[in-house]
Amino acid sequence: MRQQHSFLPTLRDVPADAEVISHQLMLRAGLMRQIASGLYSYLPLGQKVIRKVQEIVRDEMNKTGSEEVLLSTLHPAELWHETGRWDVYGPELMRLKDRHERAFALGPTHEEVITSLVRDEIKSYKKLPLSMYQIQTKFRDERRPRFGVLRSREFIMKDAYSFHATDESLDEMYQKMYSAYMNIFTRCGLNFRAVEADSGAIGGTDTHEFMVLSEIGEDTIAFSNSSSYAANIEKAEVTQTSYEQLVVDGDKEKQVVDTPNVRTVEELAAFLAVEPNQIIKSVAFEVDSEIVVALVRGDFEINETKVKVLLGGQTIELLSPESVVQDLKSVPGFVGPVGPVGLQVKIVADNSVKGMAGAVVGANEKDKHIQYVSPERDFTVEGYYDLRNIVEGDPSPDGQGIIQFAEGIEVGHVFKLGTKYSEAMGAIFLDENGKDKPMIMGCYGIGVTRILAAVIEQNHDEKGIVWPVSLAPYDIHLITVNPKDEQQQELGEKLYQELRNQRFDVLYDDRKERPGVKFNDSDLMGLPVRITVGKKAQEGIIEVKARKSGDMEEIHVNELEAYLQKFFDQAT
Ligand SMILES: O=C(C[C@@H]1CCCCN1)Cn1cnc2cc(Cl)c(F)cc2c1=O
Ligand SMILES: [Mg+2]
Repeated sequence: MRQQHSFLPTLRDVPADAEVISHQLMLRAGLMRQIASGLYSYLPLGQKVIRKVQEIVRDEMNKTGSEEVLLSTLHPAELWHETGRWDVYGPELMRLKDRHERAFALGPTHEEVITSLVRDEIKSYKKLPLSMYQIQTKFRDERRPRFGVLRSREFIMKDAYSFHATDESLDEMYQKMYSAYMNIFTRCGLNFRAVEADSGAIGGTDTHEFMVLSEIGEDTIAFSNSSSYAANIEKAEVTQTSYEQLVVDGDKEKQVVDTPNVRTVEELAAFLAVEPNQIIKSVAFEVDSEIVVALVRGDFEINETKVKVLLGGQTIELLSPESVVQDLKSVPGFVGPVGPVGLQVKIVADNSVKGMAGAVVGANEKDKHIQYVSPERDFTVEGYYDLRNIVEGDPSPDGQGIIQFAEGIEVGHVFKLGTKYSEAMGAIFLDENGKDKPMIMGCYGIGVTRILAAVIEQNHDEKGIVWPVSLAPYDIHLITVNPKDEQQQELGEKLYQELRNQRFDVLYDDRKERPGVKFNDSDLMGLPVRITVGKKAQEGIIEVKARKSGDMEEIHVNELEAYLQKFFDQAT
């Protein structure tokens, strides 16, 4: 492609509201432009990378035997009512009315659509297992879109769904998808880890997320320093059940104390001259529609996901301040397990609370706490469970080594769904004994546009993007330093034609721009190889530069083919 005619608007300056490097570089290198908060258009350079990612995904999906389909983006609300999800999801589900006033959703995911498709066509175990995938735009009305395409309101996802007669068949498909994902992210040149995950609102049992290691990742991964154990912190199991407790005045009678102007555990500890591990934190949640108070020792954090899983809920959120006052008869920030609260709602405690005595808890009154409180003497809990976030230094749940943290960007997620959707929607098959059974499902997602950003986060330098060869929008950047110079112009054109005849994808910078502009743009766009035609054109000498290593050398045009052969052979 001749750059003179390509829609490739590069930016010299860093856009103000782009906080992370991938967002900055995707804008500066002319891969995309924002049209509204969380909404992007992909320009030719960006679209070429998207297509390369899709081709890798298709190749690996097809190898698992999954068939590509393209499902409807507009979903009739009725389907989402069948599974009850129309009411489970809030404003994140983008809804609209058609001209007949009928309700629709813009698809954020396609369990309902694919299950309704399969239930109408498949009746016998003989037609199972079934596996289909699509690569399509998804809509999720994120409250706070951020980090460019990493958290946008419209994104391209590959989503696959499989249908099985038996659990063994699902397990087999799950392994196939898992290894296909390992191949996909490896071929994209990503440094990633598969981690045990929580199945979130989707339900189901086994599930793994594929995390690209990056300090701007929103997910925290807990991994062992001496085994392959790795899990999303939401899921990572804390195996410790008994704790050294710091007990002072353990048998003193509890007493209310004024604690004005303290907001955090640290401030409270300082005010009362106690340690955080002598304080019990009480956090009120709404799990689906049930109120629960979860307790944890002051030096740890409650893990919301573990509370949700314990109560078997689909969604969990912090109890609203209004509800803390109205329903809990307490005061936000001063919730505690002693007194009326304890009698009305279920109180569950993390194992770190067991055996505490003489502790500090919220008094359910503004600016007041209660000192010298002992669980079991002053309040009872429904039970003690693993409800806290794992911390660095904890023993790894597999018993090997200790836990360390890393931040990750989720680019893939595979789930064993079970029969949640097939039961809700009547996707039934006749098994070999002639019995009606709900199909057993799996679902498997990859964030295609998110991969672009993740790759850039891991493959850039101070000058710009450094594309892995497998995803580079072009193979070669051909530059003539001075297109007005007859010799250079001639050699540039000749090389452009020859390279394309050799089936290289070439971006030819034939613009009448100063050399500095051309070289800066070239480094910014990050194509794997740059060929520069300059002053020595009449001797047939050109300069070749490898973007990643920075290695640069002058060679004769007759050596170019061998150079490129060697370079691209090494890269694949
Ligand atoms: O999407 C999944 C599970 C898998 C992921 C891989 C591909 C198939 N689906 C989970 N999830 C996430 N956010 C959502 C947002 C909205 Cl607004 C919604 F209505 C539904 C969902 C939702 O179900
Ligand atoms: Mg996920």
